[in-house]
Amino acid sequence: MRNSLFELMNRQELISQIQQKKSFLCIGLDVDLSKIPTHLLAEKDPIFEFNKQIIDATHHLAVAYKPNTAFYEAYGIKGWQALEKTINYMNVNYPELFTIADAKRGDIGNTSTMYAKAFFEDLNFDSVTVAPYMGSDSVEPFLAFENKNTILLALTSNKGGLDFQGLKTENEELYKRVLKTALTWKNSNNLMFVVGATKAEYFSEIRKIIPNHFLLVPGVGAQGGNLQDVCKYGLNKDCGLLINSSRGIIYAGNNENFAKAAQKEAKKLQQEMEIILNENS
Ligand SMILES: O=c1ccn([C@@H]2O[C@H](COP(=O)(O)O)[C@@H](O)[C@H]2O)c(=O)[nH]1
Repeated sequence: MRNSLFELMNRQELISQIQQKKSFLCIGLDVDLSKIPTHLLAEKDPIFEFNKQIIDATHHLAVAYKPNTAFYEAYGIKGWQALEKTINYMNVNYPELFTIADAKRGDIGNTSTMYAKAFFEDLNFDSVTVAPYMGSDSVEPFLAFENKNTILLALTSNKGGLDFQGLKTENEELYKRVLKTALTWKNSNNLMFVVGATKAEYFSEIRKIIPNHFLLVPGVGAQGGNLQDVCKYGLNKDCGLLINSSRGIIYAGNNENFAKAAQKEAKKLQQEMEIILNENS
């Protein structure tokens, strides 16, 4: 199950999917064994079984899926195998979906290359999240992969995000410096950026610097971010947003009907998105 078997994801395919599904929803697959329905624990691979049922029930409502690798690494080899089965399942059965490994990597150049190979070549994700703290030579190895996206942390959703990202450097906040500097890097057209939904008041400033790039926006749902507020200043002519909700969707139910409950929550967000897209078309 490697690159050549699948149509490679690019920006245009993502935009077409948004238009067809009238959705810019990304569902976070953050599987915690203590939160999934107990009947699944009898399965050989409970994590994969949970993901499979969530994906099957919601793939028509979402354009992207984002497993956060921490939730797989925490279970050792079995967790990593479940992650591999999950990405393969999506690539084989729903190749139109945009897949995001939320791994927040980034290291010296040769190490970043190995991280990029792990997520882009071995696992065949469309994109991976990367931290900008180590600078250009830590990110460019990811950007070197054609038809793959590197999603750089810019302004994160957590409260402590502003501890550093909000610091003024030469009269502008560090997150703005990150955005501007990243645009100068080789293959910067392969970049997307993480901006938290809890920071909605920053979107208009951010769009002045990066009017065209896609933004991955976590923080709607469990963290209290508001979809309408984000869209007011974050949308661009191609939509340009992937709104993530993890716990708010995948743990909507915790019995045999969990996938239906997740579908219901995903549908609520998709319907809100459809209205927003129509209003902005
Ligand atoms: O700024 C950030 C960057 C990443 N995340 C991740 O997104 C999901 C959010 O999960 P919810 O359950 O919808 O709150 C999770 O994987 C985070 O690690 C983020 O929240 N904020």
